[in-house]
This record gives sequence, structure tokens and C-alpha cells, in this order.
Amino acid sequence: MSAAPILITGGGRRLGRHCAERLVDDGHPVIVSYRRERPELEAMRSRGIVTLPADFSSEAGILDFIARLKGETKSLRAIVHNASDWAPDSFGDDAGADFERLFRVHMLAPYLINLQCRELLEACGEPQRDIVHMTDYVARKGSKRHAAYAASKAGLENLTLSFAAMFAPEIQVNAIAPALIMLNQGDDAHYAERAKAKSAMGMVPGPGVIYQSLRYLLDNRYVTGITLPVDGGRHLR
Ligand SMILES: NC(=O)C1=CN([C@@H]2O[C@H](COP(=O)(O)OP(=O)(O)OC[C@H]3O[C@@H](n4cnc5c(N)ncnc54)[C@H](OP(=O)(O)O)[C@@H]3O)[C@@H](O)[C@H]2O)C=CC1
Ligand SMILES: Nc1nc2c(c(=O)[nH]1)N=C([C@H](O)[C@@H](O)CO)CN2
Repeated sequence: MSAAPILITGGGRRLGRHCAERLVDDGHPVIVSYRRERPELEAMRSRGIVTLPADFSSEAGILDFIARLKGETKSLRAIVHNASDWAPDSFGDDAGADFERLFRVHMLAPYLINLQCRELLEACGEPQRDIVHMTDYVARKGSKRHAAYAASKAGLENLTLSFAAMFAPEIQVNAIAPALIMLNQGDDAHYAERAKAKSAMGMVPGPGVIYQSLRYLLDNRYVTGITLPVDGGRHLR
């Protein structure tokens, strides 16, 4: 029987893509969700990664994805909730709609996918099954410019505790809370220097440190209900 796949939501670029390709390197079948078609996805498909379109900004979009995921596989080894919208706060008429969108992407999608795909994880014949929530250092600190984003990530961090208790011992549920891992296009040198200075390590590590953290959680049979900080010592500054 072939191994059960690992699902990474928002896995078409950056951290999610890096982890998807490293998981394939390590012999896992992988499914990723993506929102926008991009050239990188063809390269991923050529490596056997299954790509499913998904927009989690509406409940209908979330439920549609779940239905298509269940048509794609009857079991899952793990689910990594990586999809995310790092939207700054808006102060106009869109503020409420923007807040609700971030709630749906960062909280409602993981909530409904966990509830409705629990059966796929429990159908996995391997001894360990995992759910990993990608949160953020600012979930505990807040953010002057991304308050709605930070609040929705704090909600996801709290869901880690509830689902860990709800799904034990069959499924382990943990979170990874990064700080600066990768810069974005358009981040200039001044931004980069200011962002690096926020942590004790003062660096932009790249996505490898996230895969190391994911690997640790996937390989450890005795860890559940935790949030693993991967933030260069932000709390020390
Ligand atoms: N990069 C960093 O330094 C940090 C990252 N993190 C967290 O780590 C995770 C990965 O970060 P990173 O790779 O930078 O993330 P990205 O900002 O690149 O977003 C990841 C993916 O989420 C998808 N996405 C965005 N909105 C939606 C939506 N409405 N429905 C479905 N998918 C959506 C995007 O798909 P598409 O491109 O197809 O639109 C994108 O590929 C995220 O959860 C992030 O919050 C936390 C702290 C620091
Ligand atoms: N979905 C995303 N979330 C976050 C991103 C990102 O690019 N996409 N980036 C950050 C920053 O690196 C921040 O940690 C430091 O400025 C946070 N979340």
C-alpha cells in the first residue's frame, strides 16, 4: 500500500513550496493547495506533487476544497496549515471585510479542514499522524500594523490546544511560530536591516529552518499541543 500523502495548504510558493519539495525528497507523497496558478507549480507537478486550487477567503471555498481533497485521497499522513494572507490593517470601509477574510483564511479554514478531514488522518496506516498550524511570533505580541492578522494567528494558536486535546492520541496537533524567515519582493535593504535587528540572531534564515522544525514534529511521537518558536530570539530584544 502506498504511503498516505501530506497536505500543505498554500504550498505553491516560498515556505510551503520549500517544505513540499523537501518532503518529496524525503519520500513522502505531497498534495498542495494553491490560489493562483504560477510557473513554479508546473515544476512541482513534474515531481509528482498533486496541486489543488483553493481560496479560503470564503466558507464555500473552504468546503469546496475539502470536497475535492476527499476526491483526491482517502487518507492523509499529515496536514500543514500554511496558507496565509499577511495583509496590513486597513482603516477604511474595508476594515471589517478584511478582518473577516483573515479570520476565514487563518482560523475557519484550519478549523473546518481539521474537523472534516480527521477521518482521512485516522485512515492513515502509519503509526503517527500530524496536524501542524503555521502561526506567527506576533500571535503573542500583537502587531501595530497587522493587528487583524496577528489576532487571527492567535486564534489559530489557540485552536492548536483545542485540537490537540480533541484528537489525542490518534493525531498530534502542534504549531510553528516563525518570525522573519524570508523577505518579500520589494523589501528594500533598509527594511531588511530593521527586520533583522528585531531578533537576537539578526538574520534572515530562509525556509530551511522551517523544514527542520516541521521534520522534528513529524518525527516525534510524544509531542502535541505545543507551539514551536522559530524566531531568532525575538523575545530577547
Ligand atoms: N515568511 C515569513 O517570514 C513568515 C511566515 N510566517 C507564516 O509562515 C507561513 C508561510 O509563509 P510564506 O511562505 O511567507 O507565506 P505566503 O505569504 O507566501 O503565503 C503562502 C500562501 O498562502 C496562499 N494564500 C494566501 N491567501 C489565500 C487564500 N485566501 N486562500 C488560499 N490560499 C491563500 C498563497 O497562495 P497564492 O500565492 O497561490 O495566492 C501563498 O502561496 C504563513 O502561514 C505565514 O503566516 C510567519 C512569520 C514569518
Ligand atoms: N503569509 C505571510 N505571513 C507573514 C509573512 C509573509 O511573507 N507571508 N512575513 C512576515 C514577516 O517576515 C515578519 O515576520 C517580519 O517582518 C510575517 N508573516
